[in-house]
Amino acid sequence: MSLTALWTSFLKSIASFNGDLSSLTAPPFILSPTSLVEYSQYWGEHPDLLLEPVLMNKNKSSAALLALSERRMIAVTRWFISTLRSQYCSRNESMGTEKKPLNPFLGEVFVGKWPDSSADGALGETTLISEQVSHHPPVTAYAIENKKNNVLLQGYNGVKATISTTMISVKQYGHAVLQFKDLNETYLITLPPLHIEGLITASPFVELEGTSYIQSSLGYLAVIDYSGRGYFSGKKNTFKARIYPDKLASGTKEKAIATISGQWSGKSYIEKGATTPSSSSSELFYDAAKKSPELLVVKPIEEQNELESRKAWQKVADAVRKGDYDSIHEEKTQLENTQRAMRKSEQETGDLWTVRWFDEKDLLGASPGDDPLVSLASLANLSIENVPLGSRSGSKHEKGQALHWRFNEGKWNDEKEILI
Ligand SMILES: CCC(=O)OC[C@H](C)CC[C@H]1O[C@H]2C[C@H]3[C@@H]4CC=C5C[C@@H](O)CC[C@]5(C)[C@H]4CC[C@]3(C)[C@H]2[C@@H]1C
Repeated sequence: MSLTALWTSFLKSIASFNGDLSSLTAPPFILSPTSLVEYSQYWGEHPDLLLEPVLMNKNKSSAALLALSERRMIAVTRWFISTLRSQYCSRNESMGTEKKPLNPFLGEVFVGKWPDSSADGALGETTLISEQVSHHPPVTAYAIENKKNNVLLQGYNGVKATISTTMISVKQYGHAVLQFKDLNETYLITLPPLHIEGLITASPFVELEGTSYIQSSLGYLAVIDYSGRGYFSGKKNTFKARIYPDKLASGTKEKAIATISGQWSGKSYIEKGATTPSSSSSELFYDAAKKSPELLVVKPIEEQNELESRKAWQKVADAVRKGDYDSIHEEKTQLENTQRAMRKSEQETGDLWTVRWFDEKDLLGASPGDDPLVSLASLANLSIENVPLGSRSGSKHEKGQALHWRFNEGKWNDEKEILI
């Protein structure tokens, strides 16, 4: 069957979509050789920006126009914006279009490190651990740690998709918590909704929409609005962010400390206060096209444990790269059957799979001191329930459940088999 015929029949299959992306049999040419469990690395590909708030604190310049704490909030916002190009454009840049990632099996892991890339050794090594903590629904949890500067980014992500005509709309569940332990500062980062455009022209790409938030334990709140082509600026991957002293102030844009706007996959600019920056007269905030991501160092496949993603999917990934559709199907089916058999025997013996490095915490009714999500979501007036985070507290999506995945440092320290 020709590629266009394949794609047309695929678009028809989308029409009867049931909400579970992994259930869609995408045509082989849209398959990625990479498992979704690897996507956690996109949070850490700019270690210098992730650690900037700590490093700036060491060489504080007294002449700083903004208070140091405000500059740290701007630095955290810059780091977050810097992750978006890798998160949402890297497949298009490396493989031509967005692709469907391999659907991780329960317990699939992915680990690696970013060696210190700084001239003066101030950064130190940053490590990533990522684990598929749930298969139905698919949920990936991750922890990115820099011991030298005592910084920990942890989070988890699940998606729910709906199809409207020829658009795949994706709501993201989960959030990230960024802790600068030496500064005693914590940031809650929520995830924007996204949709997949370009399906009709068989060149799918992600576009972000709606609003996401960064809430600092110092009170600062960044409100980030996303839009694509055809909206006010007409350019794809557009965003406008305003940083406020706190949630209350965010109701009045004149109270903004800084306004940042542009393209998260290209150039963005910053102005003090509420003025919308312009590319001609404002200070450059970040240029995503200029700063190449630092790639994660992953040990060779032959040294990997069979639960590690690239080892587990090696035969499927090779078949995808070769476009050998029969082997893709054969190898995928074999892996999926093995997993199904394991789940079945676990059900029979009652010896269910135990998640390796993360715990599921029930935060319903928890008090602010129990978990950063509780204290920071209340500062931002956001729901702590399992709703597309960014929903207001009391939103219609709430159904009385607040189960969240948290990194268990002790379990990772006791890990003997899977090493970075
Ligand atoms: C499944 C039907 C199909 O193959 O459609 C063809 C298209 C490739 C569209 C569907 C897939 O598009 C992929 C894009 C993936 C998201 C990309 C980035 C992120 C950020 C990361 O931090 C968390 C995961 C997330 C949200 C990915 C989730 C899965 C997405 C939507 C893939 C779709 C199956």
